[in-house]
Amino acid sequence: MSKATIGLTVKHRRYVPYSHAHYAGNLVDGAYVLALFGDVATEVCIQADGDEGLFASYSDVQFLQPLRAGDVVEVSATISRVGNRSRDLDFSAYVVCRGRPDRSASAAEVLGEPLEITRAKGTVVVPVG
Ligand SMILES: C/C=C/C(=O)SCCNC(=O)CCNC(=O)[C@H](O)C(C)(C)COP(=O)(O)OP(=O)(O)OC[C@H]1O[C@@H](n2cnc3c(N)ncnc32)[C@H](O)[C@@H]1OP(=O)(O)O
Repeated sequence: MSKATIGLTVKHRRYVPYSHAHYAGNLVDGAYVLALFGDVATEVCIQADGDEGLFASYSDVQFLQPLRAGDVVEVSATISRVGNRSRDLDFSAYVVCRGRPDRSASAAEVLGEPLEITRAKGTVVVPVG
């Protein structure tokens, strides 16, 4: 029996290791955030339908601000439409903590306001319930 309902939200938080810095200025590649969206979508499928599900498509991805090594990032997925086997999801990613290398190599702070870095829409498909 599916528990999929519009508004069901799952959030994950993760520290971004320096081993994932890919571009100048310790920037992280956009695919890193998409992998986090895949993981949070997987938990949505488990919570809603008791199965890991499969990611069928993205209809929109916007990289609004850079993600940097040393950030703590929070990603969320919210069900926006429930089909027969498909579920549309709204994704967002916010940086909640960021390093302050201007102070010291290990200095970091909690941001006063979370910084939205990525936004997306996608569709997952689950087996027949
Ligand atoms: C949670 C995250 C996991 C991952 O990241 S997994 C890794 C990446 N994903 C994959 O490897 C998936 C590869 N793709 C597939 O295996 C298949 O391709 C799908 C299972 C996604 C779909 O195949 P089929 O089950 O044969 O689809 P159908 O029976 O034609 O349709 C079932 C429902 O799925 C919707 N749908 C199918 N393809 C898409 C698409 N490309 N974009 C959006 N929706 C799609 C349909 O509309 C319908 O929906 P309605 O059951 O609610 O009526």
